[in-house]
Amino acid sequence: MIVTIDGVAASGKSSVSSGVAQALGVPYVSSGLLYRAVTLLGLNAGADLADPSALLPLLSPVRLEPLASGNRVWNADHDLSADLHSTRVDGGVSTVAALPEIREWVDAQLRALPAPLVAEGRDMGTNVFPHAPHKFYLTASPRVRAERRARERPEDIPAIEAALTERDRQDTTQSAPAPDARIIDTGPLTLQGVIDTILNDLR
Ligand SMILES: Nc1ncnc2c1ncn2[C@@H]1O[C@H](COP(=O)(O)OP(=O)(O)OP(=O)(O)O)[C@@H](O)[C@H]1O
Ligand SMILES: Nc1ccn([C@@H]2O[C@H](COP(=O)(O)O)[C@@H](O)[C@H]2O)c(=O)n1
Repeated sequence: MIVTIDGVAASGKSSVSSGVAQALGVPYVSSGLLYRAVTLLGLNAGADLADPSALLPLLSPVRLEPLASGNRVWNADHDLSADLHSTRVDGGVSTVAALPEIREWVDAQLRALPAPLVAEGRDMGTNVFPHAPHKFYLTASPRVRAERRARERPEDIPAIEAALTERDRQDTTQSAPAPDARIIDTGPLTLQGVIDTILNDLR
């Protein structure tokens, strides 16, 4: 069984997917971490993030380790996970994610993973796992998402909101709900409330 949970930036995809996956006793897979890892490696190498031929040679040692409790991304034996959620990576990741060659590489990593799993991202329900029987798409207003993010990162709310809105704009092409996805506005719900809504739907 595959459950897909897509949505806009900072809508709660990873937290919700982790909670749903733990309740189901299956791994969850954060596709955004792979795009983030490519971005981090590209930035560290001084590569042009819009040039796939500069990025693809960096990717053969990169591996996603999906666990119900949290995902890790490895570059050979180096754990990149702690460095993937910086403002620097946030600022470049949409440029990398717009490259068809990089999307193909990420999609292949994801499709090679064994089911059952919960997959979260932007195009899990539309493109990567279109035949998944259970699909969800999370939304919340930019202000609500920025307020939540501000509790994790010491930045001011208007700046976070502007960056999230810009990332949503850049991600529009690949971020749309599948026609058969249930759309959940997480704004009025607690994190546990969103997880329970999905679990109830699955039952
Ligand atoms: N319904 C909710 N109510 C309150 N806080 C929430 C809710 N959902 C998520 N959060 C909090 O919002 C923050 C962002 O959530 P999370 O990182 O899971 O989002 P995301 O969609 O995976 O983000 P990104 O797109 O940047 O990877 C976290 O601090 C999380 O605990
Ligand atoms: N399926 C996906 C997942 C992610 N992206 C791109 O990666 C960025 C980071 O993703 P987060 O889920 O960690 O926010 C995101 O802004 C997209 O550019 C994607 O294109 N497709």
